[in-house]
Amino acid sequence: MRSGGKGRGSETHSERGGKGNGGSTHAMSDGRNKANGATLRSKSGASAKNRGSAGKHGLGGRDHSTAKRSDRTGGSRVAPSSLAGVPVQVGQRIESGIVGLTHDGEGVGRVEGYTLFVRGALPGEQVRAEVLSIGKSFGRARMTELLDRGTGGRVEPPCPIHDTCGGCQLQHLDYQEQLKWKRQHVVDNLRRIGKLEVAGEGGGQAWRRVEQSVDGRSGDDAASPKQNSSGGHSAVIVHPTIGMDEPWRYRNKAQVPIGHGEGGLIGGFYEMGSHDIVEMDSCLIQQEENEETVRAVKEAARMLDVPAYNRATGRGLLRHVVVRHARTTGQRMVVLVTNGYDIPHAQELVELIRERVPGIASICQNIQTAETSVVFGDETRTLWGEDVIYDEIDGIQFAISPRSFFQVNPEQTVRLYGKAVEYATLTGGETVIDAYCGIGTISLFLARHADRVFGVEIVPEAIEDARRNAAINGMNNVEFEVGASEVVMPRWQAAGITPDVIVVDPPRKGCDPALITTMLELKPTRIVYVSCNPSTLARDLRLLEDGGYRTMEVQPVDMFPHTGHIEAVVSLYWIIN
Ligand SMILES: C[S@@+](CC[C@H](N)C(=O)[O-])C[C@H]1O[C@@H](n2cnc3c(N)ncnc32)[C@H](O)[C@@H]1O
Repeated sequence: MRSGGKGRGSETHSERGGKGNGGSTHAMSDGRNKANGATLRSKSGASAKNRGSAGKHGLGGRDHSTAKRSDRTGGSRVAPSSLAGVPVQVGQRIESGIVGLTHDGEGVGRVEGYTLFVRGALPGEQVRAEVLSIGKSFGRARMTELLDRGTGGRVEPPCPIHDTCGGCQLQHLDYQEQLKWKRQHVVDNLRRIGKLEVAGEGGGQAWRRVEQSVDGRSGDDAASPKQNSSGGHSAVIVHPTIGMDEPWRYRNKAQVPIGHGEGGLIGGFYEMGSHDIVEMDSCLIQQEENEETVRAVKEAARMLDVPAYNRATGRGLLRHVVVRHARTTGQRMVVLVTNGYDIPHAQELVELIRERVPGIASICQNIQTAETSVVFGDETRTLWGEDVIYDEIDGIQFAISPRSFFQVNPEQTVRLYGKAVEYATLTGGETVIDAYCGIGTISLFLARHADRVFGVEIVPEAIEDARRNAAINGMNNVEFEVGASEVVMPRWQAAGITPDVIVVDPPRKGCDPALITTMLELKPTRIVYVSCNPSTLARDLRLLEDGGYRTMEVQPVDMFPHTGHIEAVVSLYWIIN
């Protein structure tokens, strides 16, 4: 069953895939290139269907995909089928070795020096592919046959809908290889965009990058990096990616698009390259509790004939079902995103959900009437229960509102935040700023080891949660302010706040240039940069390096196994040259 969508435009959600906010996600498989060569296309590959390139999870939902389909497969633009100076034509079958992998999971092939991004192909493989689109500097193709698997890495994707969904761009790559690729992707960006020298894996010690700390100390003080005995800048250390032992069923949040199918209301995921909704009840990267909740909500909505939203007409009511599960408390939240205020049989709907969803603690409604692919509107109301659910990370309790950012992989979040605290090297007396603080998660981790922490975040509800979180954890050395970091931090600067450490955890677009300027003026001894986008990270590191900081260590953490998303924590020190 599927629900037709209007157009095939881009989808923008308000969070990052994990760390929502922006970003693009494209599928790499055309659904036929089965691992281990099992069901690869015949040599002609003639019957293969071009599905476009962007698929989206519902249950497994990346929270921040911005598909650029028209760039990928022609989309609404009329794409040329041949171009002067380009050695391939649209529709042509080519053979190519695959020399790399993009963050969208496309293999990078070369034909007579021309770059082709090949869906379904992996590095080291020799493939036959059909050219889908061409541009002056690169084109796109779809693997039709695996000619030589090379050194391997290809595995059978365990998910039965991997081919149509496209939400997991890397499921056909062995997990250990995914971790290596993620580290390499960070390294490549640091070199190419950040113009940074990167040490080989495991090579060197981070403090060798630093010539002298800001206060001139060079002893054994952990908070003060040591003198570089060689007197010059040495390479940045990029550690191996911290992965999961069991990289499945990790997501604590599902965001499911709702539409019409032949039999009525359906909900699942957007088919790869479209806004057609495909009914789906199971996703291997989603916590089972969320699957159960979504199933129950869909059943209840069907029983009461709640009208599903129709993207093509802009009519209908239920647009998305967003659910969260707090593993440490067992609490669950349901958010019904609706195209209007009135829900028919609202009371019965609430009762049915309460009956069918164990641990339900909060049922909310978010109103989104705009013709947009942004999931949430500005207004949220609580239909039943609390307006938040509670979860715990490393002994700290957090209240989470429907629209607040909260990391989706709880097991890895402890590792990510632990690394951020480690890189902050706090001794108890420091003043710390946590920019882009969300509901104060990192702020509270830092506050356990610092004198004072100031957090700033643009979403007002998140700051309400952050204040509540400080209170319920009895932490009174933290202050939060609503606003754009780039606006609030200069105000703090003017008020005489002089941070020893600044932590930034921006959305995918990276730090605002004004914020970088303020950081360079404030000159904290250390900066910790938490990033969900290696390219904007590398751009910002270059600016910080040019302003007098040295990038010491980079720790990639796999927050989103089987997807192309990469998270990294970076430590920087101020130096005097
Ligand atoms: C990647 S999340 C990090 C949140 C938090 N550090 C955490 O780990 O839960 C980025 C946060 O930045 C917020 N944000 C986006 N633009 C902002 C800005 N200009 N100033 C302050 N916060 C912003 C988003 O609302 C989001 O909560």
